[in-house]
Amino acid sequence: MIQIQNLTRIYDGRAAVDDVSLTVEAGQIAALVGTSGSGKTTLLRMINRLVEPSSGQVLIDGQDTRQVAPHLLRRRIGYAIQGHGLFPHRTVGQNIATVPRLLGWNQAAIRDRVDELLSLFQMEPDQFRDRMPHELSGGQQQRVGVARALAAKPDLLLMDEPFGALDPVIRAKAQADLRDIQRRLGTTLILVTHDMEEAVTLGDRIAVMDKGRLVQYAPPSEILTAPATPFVRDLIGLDQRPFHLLSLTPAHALARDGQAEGPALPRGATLRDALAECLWSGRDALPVEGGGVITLAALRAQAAPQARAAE
Ligand SMILES: Nc1ncnc2c1ncn2[C@@H]1O[C@H](COP(=O)(O)OP(=O)(O)OP(=O)(O)O)[C@@H](O)[C@H]1O
Repeated sequence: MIQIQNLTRIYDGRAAVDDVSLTVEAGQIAALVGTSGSGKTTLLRMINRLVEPSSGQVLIDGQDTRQVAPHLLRRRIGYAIQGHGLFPHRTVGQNIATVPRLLGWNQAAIRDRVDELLSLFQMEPDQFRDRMPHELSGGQQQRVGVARALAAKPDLLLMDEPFGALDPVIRAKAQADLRDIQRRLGTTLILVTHDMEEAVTLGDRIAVMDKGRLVQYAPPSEILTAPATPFVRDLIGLDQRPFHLLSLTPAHALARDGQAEGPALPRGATLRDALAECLWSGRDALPVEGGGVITLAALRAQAAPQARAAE
């Protein structure tokens, strides 16, 4: 569990992060969103002491981070940034092995871990292990950056726009992989993102920052349906609200008994995917893989909870 308590960072007499307190439960994902310059990166970097707080404290599983030497703290905490930050003169394998090596893992364990992570991110180990970073595509570099952050199986992973430069298809895949890995390993994850869709689909909770202050910290459904301030409402974008709400729920959760024609919606699809498929194929009901049917009427009700409550 991460407890951020009254954390403040002053630069040139101004608070970049201003008295922020929040708790992230173990195994959960917190997404930090906010406009540019609102203090997200500074807040994230205070957790692993890349930036020292001006005041306040961070507790990791009850331990004050000030009691741990910064370099030791950073070996325990995975950190992935936009633009990957790979060492250019080290191979992919050596990059991924950075922290396990510092921690004194034996060679065989390191090699196994490198190959395991490459496979996990759909990069054939024999093909990629010995390449240099410049021999990879941007998307592959980013995946190696995330693999490196995960290498020593950290309990806590900090990510600053890790998928920022990926194209939408690879990005969706990388997000799904990350979610899968995070759930499987029970990693606690704090993620900075500009992308509200990413925050909604990945975050168990979303923290909204405005001018250094935390203005709302709540589950995505609450941020969407009960924004605490006009700033939060604007950040979500009113036009996107129904789509974000739909992307929160897997399609099978709304499936009911019934008959529908045409190809089934794949397992793992969200209600948003279901709506897109209804509109695209002109159907008002879809079979769902694994059983049941989802109707356009049910999707409408789900996308407009206020309207449903008023009925
Ligand atoms: N090293 C520094 N020295 C002086 N000011 C800084 C420093 N780092 C950040 N700031 C200022 O602190 C504020 C918050 O910056 P920060 O990078 O945390 O914002 P952000 O929300 O991550 O922005 P973005 O989304 O654009 O990355 C900004 O006004 C920035 O100019």
